[in-house]
Amino acid sequence: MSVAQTGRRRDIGHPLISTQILSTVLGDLLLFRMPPKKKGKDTSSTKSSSSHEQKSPPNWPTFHPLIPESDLTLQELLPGQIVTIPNFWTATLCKSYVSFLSSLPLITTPGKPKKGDAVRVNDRFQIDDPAFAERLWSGTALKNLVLGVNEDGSLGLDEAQRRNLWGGEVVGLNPNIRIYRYRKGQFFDQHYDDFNNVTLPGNPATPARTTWTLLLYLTSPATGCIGGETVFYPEPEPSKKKNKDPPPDPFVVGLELGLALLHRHGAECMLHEGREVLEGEKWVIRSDLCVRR
Ligand SMILES: O=C(O)CCC(=O)C(=O)O
Ligand SMILES: [Fe+2]
Repeated sequence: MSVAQTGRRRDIGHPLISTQILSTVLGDLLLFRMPPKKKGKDTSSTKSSSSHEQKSPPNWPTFHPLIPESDLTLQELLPGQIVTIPNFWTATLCKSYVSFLSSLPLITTPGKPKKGDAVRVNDRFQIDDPAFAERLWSGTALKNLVLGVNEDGSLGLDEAQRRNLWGGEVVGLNPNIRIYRYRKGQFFDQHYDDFNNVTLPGNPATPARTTWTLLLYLTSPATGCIGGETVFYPEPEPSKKKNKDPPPDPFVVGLELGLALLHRHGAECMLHEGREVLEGEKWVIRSDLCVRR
């Protein structure tokens, strides 16, 4: 069944250079292709701007302290769909990042969405920063875990299985970095994340495509954030679609300090949402895994 037939909402391509304000404003709308049913799509990384204005990247703090790579493992929470790395960042690092990120010019979702648009209601900072994406990839355990260099923590996959899981040869992270702050009452409504074609700078540059979303949680109930879980809605198996069985239970990922969550996106993305924050603040760093195209 094609994407159009299933009524899934998709992203369109995204720019490497975008203006902070315009892209943020436009990126707030989760557009529909089908009559609205409360499900949108995440266009947050897809909007370009005709302006040439580009902010200089923040002076991101160093990634210190980190847990040694040999003590970290990939966990497959839902086969082929959700993989996590517990303690990817330490509580101390998360805390210093939240304090640093609070100084950035985050922009609150503007206004009321138009009829038919789904909603992201939070505060966001978005920047194209290939150097930061590269640090997050190579300067942490992520690269070696994903590529299977750290064998013990890497799900015991052979090369072919690894390519199959990640959707190709993983070459790095999307330079489009998004910082989200959700305060009490804020949430990210149900949507699908689509893939984007990107170019990773270098000599030569690497044409790439995003295949999995990366969410790095910097807060949790331990820091006073209640609610804000990321909830996934698995689809019923095709054979069961027509019968009257109840749909599969939602899969709830509670906030965990320093947890990195990867979930498959694009054509096989599960419907998902960021639940409303009930107390405190939820902070997330978002990027995507990229494969060679
Ligand atoms: O904040 C969350 O829990 C979900 C974020 C999300 O779905 C997205 O960035 O596309
Ligand atoms: Fe999403």
